[in-house]
Amino acid sequence: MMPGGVNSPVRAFKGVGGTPVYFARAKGSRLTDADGKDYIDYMSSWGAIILGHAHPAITEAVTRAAENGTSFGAPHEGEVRLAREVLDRKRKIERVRFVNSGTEAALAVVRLVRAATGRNKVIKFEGNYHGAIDPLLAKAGSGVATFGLPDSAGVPESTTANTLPARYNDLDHVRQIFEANAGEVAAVMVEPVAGNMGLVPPAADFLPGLRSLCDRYDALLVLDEVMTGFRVARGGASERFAVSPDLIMMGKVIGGGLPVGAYGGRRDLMEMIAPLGPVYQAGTLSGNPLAMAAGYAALSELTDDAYVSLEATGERLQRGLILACEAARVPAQIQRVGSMISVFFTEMPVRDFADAQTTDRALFGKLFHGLLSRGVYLPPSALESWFLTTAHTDADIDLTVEAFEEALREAAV
Ligand SMILES: Cc1ncc(COP(=O)(O)O)c(C=O)c1O
Ligand SMILES: NCC(=O)CCC(=O)O
Repeated sequence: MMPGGVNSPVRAFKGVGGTPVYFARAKGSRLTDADGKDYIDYMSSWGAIILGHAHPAITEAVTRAAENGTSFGAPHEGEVRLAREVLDRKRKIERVRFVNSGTEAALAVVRLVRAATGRNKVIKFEGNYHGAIDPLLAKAGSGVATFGLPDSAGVPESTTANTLPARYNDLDHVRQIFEANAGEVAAVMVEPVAGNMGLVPPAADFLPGLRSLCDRYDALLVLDEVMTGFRVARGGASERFAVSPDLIMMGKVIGGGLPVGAYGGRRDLMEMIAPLGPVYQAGTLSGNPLAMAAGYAALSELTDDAYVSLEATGERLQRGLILACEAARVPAQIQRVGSMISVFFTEMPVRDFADAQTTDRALFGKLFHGLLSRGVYLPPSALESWFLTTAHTDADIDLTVEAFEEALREAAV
């Protein structure tokens, strides 16, 4: 009844073979499938879940909100509460608007940077994914990469003509693109930690370098923090890597597992949005009271201690996986930033999309199924990140590493 049996392509097992598992419920670090089998979850709803599934604070907040009405289509206090929390955590953001997904945030931000600069071109990075919107599907990561689609059908050339794909972690390439398109580039949009081609951390000079290039060429810097926001640090990647963007996109964690996205940034830019300014962006369910309550409850639980604990869990998993690959004599790169991690089967560190595509994805597919049968659920693609939550215990990690050792030994023969 549904194309591929799924409502989002990455859920299908096309990148690893087989057919997708249907789930019945989730609690803490565990998913339970429709047949009652449990899995330790490392997909974590593609990063939206950070406190573990069905966290009591979120369940209670959503239940209470629902009793007061599921949608007003008008302003309410829940929006203000979440906005204040976002502005408090992200000092560079002066104004924020809530939408329903990261995709919607990207749609609005592209329109806004074009309106603000009077220029149409946007530099993006190969293997970065910013949602399923026409101009940004060119050379995109996530499902577009997993399924080997060069871009997407149905996107007019006139639309992608304004998209300039650059190599991730390659400032010289970005500089060349700016030079070749002098006075025409509205913005650089980047995943500050790339999470949609597997996990690729930014090189030390990459994000500060992008800031300087944007300043030099009078373009805006947009950080897509849909994955990293409130995950890699209390204030997200802009805090962790000390970079000041003009605009930020958010999603996933900010909705506590309900459909939320957001964009925000400099006041002068955000005040170009209707009703204050001429840039139109709207949504019937934007700022939905259940979603706002879930997001606020999630952020309230994300104390400094929570980030310390996420880092420690990430380190434990990374160490275990490195040792397991060494023991099995399988060349691998276990790349991690905080609670985002992924495994690439290759000899060399993965710095960009081309590197990510040369890794042994067939081996990943076998490993995926070995782990699935042992009760560990990974994102079903070598080109996706795994996400930890505060609900993952040391015992979960140790069980996972043990299952990984077995699955790898089996897969590598
Ligand atoms: C970095 C990034 N930006 C944007 C998006 C789009 O968000 P959504 O799926 O909520 O539309 C995603 C994930 O889907 C993402 O990982
Ligand atoms: N890395 C992939 C995503 O974050 C998106 C999930 C989806 O498209 O369903």
